[in-house]
Amino acid sequence: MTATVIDGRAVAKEINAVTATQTAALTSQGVIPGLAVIMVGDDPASAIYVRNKERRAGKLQFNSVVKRLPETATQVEVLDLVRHYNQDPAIHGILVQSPLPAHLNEEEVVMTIAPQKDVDGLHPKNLGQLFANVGHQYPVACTPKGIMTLLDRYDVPLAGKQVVMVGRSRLVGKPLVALMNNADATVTLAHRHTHHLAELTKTADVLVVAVGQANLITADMVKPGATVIDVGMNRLADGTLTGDVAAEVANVAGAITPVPGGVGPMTIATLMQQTVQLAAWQTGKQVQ
Ligand SMILES: Nc1nc2c(c(=O)[nH]1)N[C@@H](CN(C=O)c1ccc(C(=O)N[C@@H](CCC(=O)O)C(=O)O)cc1)CN2
Repeated sequence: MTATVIDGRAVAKEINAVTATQTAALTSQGVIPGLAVIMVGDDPASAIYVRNKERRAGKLQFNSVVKRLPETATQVEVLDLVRHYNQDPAIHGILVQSPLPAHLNEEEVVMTIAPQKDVDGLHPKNLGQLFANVGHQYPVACTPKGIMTLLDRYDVPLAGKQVVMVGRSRLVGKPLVALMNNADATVTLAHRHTHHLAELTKTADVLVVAVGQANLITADMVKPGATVIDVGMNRLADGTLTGDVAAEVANVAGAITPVPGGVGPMTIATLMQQTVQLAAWQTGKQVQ
């Protein structure tokens, strides 16, 4: 392997240490960061992610609330719970774990979260502000924001560079396009209808892949020396976790995120970081 391994666990640890200091500073001013996580159903992967969020929030001594609703929960029950936390002054960030069961309307749920408490940055108002690149403060989706932190920590230049984003989800692809554009990169968004994907990915100085298909990106699809960010989270039949990028890509790339241990840990660290920011913004307090 020749590529530099981008160590998401190490960077997440640094972020968490800063978040702990900021939490202590806020708490000493009478504000305990409050995070409400709503999970509906019993998707096993979501259960792990939610438990990890609960643990991290507990370690940081947040006011952490996790509400687990049964698979049979109705749209009205979920919306009522979101509205309840919208009104609760002790809660600064609200997150509804995705995916929701198929009978629920995720769009409406996200739209019901008060934009200023939308710690996931998924509300159209926050996504719109991100695309408009307005000057004031608003939450940004945690995984793409975490990716930008990783690229910054590893001194990966973006201005004037070609970035190819494969996958156009609201959680990753769409906000990442806006973040990269705001960082002066030239961004192309590829998705399942894109023709000649390999020709496109080979032009990328920075290639980000968030599709959910193991080994989608092979070595011949990557420009030598490129930075490759693998957001894929695929559980194989033998239980191993693998990304969307084949292992052989590490022989071609200049830098690459591993799975596990790359982007994943940044999602939760960024969530905690952003909860503290929301608590400070909502209460008019300063964190350094
Ligand atoms: N409302 C949201 N739902 C979902 C989000 C999100 O940001 N907001 N993201 C993903 C899941 N996710 C957090 O919710 C998440 C995924 C992966 C990890 C992580 O740390 N992965 C580890 C491996 C963990 C394992 O062994 O399974 C790693 O990559 O090292 C954290 C959070 C979808 N839903």
